[in-house]
Amino acid sequence: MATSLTLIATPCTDPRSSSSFALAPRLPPRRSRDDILIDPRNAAAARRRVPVRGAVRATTLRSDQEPAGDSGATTTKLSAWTSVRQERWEGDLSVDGHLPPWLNGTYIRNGPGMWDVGEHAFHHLFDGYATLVRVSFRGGGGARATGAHRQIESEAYRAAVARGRPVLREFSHCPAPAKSLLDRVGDLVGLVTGAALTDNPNSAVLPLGDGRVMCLTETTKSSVLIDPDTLETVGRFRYTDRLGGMVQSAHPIVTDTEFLTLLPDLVRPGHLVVRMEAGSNERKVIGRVDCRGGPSPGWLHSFAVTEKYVVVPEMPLRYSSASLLTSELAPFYAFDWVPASGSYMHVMCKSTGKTVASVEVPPFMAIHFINAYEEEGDEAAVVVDCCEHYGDPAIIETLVLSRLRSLRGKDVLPNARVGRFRIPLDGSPFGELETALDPEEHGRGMDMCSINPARLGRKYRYAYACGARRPCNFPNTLTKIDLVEKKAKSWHEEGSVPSEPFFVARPGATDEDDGVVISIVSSDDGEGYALVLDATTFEEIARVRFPYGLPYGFHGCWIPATEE
Ligand SMILES: CC1=C(/C=C/C(C)=C/C=C/C(C)=C/C=C/C=C(C)/C=C/C=O)C(C)(C)CCC1
Ligand SMILES: [Fe+2]
Repeated sequence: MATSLTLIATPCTDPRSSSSFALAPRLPPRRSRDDILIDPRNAAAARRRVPVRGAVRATTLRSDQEPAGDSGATTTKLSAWTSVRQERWEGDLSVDGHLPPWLNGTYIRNGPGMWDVGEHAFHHLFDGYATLVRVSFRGGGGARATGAHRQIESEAYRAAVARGRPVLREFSHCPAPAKSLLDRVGDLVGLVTGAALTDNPNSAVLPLGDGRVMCLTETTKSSVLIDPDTLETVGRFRYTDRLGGMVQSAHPIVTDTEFLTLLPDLVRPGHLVVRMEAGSNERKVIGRVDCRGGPSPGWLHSFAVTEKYVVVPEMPLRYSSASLLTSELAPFYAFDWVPASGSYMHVMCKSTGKTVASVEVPPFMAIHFINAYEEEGDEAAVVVDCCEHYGDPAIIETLVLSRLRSLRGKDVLPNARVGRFRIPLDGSPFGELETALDPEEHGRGMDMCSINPARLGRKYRYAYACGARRPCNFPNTLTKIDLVEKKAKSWHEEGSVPSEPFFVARPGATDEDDGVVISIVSSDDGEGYALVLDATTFEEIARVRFPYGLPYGFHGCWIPATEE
């Protein structure tokens, strides 16, 4: 069987777009039922799976190792867990519904859209090579938008395509050890220096305050710059400081003026809290937080800030130094679950770098933090909200691709809630963790959150996240959480998988929920579209359709159009 992923340029003369073309990987012949030809020139045909003359030959890359699954898995055309069929595409998109006239700018979403390379099929959702999806809205409420998708050309992706297998370590994949002694020495050097780790930036996409756009994941080397119009990979973001560090938070907090992030110290367990000014490539240390538990820092995918403070979480899912040094998987891939090591929250003052609170909290498991704010008065405290998985790391195993593909319709999504920490600032040793609203409001599913960025670090009322309509094996609703009324409103469509609901404010708005929420949906019948919801009513206002189904993705961003 042909297994190479050699890239071949294939002209694609889309009559709707002069600049449209595709680079189609040369793919192995299909092994399963829905061998299809997708031609972006004919959206309807693509949706009906009708072969089109002269179309770009493209194949759904799907794992042979996929379990047989239940009826849901075998009958669906859902593209959420299926590798993107072409390396890139761009063209016009049709709009069903009425876009608000003020919606003028570009939404970009990042995520792991390619899980197969050569004969190799990745095991876990987090492994896939980064795929960007763009939807550009032209303002004026027109019935057209333009769209694109494109692979990020990381070293990990390029090497995998060239060799027909992954070469660098991904989340759940460690390359086989070398056979010769000399090559084994090379492997060891790669492990110690971090050269063996992935730079596949498949988590977040962030417009920096200076106009550059960064994509990244957990390894420091994964920070890359992309062109938001062409989605082209501009190149690696080179930090000019000497802070080094192999890993970083995948969710730096970026404003017009700065970029704040955390660098875990795996040798002397702790975190450096660092700031980089807009326009600079140099991170400067604000301060250091020592971990209270061990043997290594808690996994820190994201964190939270208030106006004055940076909140550093320390949960019992900890980086596995052994796994990193031996290139062998730990019980949770790169992490160990060490409940006896305790759970803590640390609060650092942004201006002095001093840790003003370090409290023990009930056990927690949170990948995504929602927001945080200060409460003043006699009982001064920092309140921190997160998508909390009841102190259970089971969500990591839920996101194994074979389970996502085969367990659709089964009620196997672990429960989650909006966890609200209260961290006292009076020197008390303990903090509290409570449930912010009845989790039944959002079907006991809760992850992939956004807020109105104007409320970052301030008291706020609304969060948008993916919730659950059970039975389900993955969050399948878009949910608006009202943290004051303790109520939720949801959008749901049977069999569809929506990604993170991303809030975009109406220019000039003063109400916190005055704007729209954008999410990319992979539907049960194989379609892919950007869904636009009115953020106030949470009613659907438009669908912006791609001519093919899209893979699931993680996080989005909004880049307003500049005045011409
Ligand atoms: C941290 C190390 C590594 C890399 C880790 C990576 C790539 C982690 C990626 C985490 C992601 C993408 C998390 C996404 C979460 C999404 C959720 C919870 C979705 C929920 C749905 O509703 C290695 C490179 C493996 C080794 C060094 C350490
Ligand atoms: Fe994330």
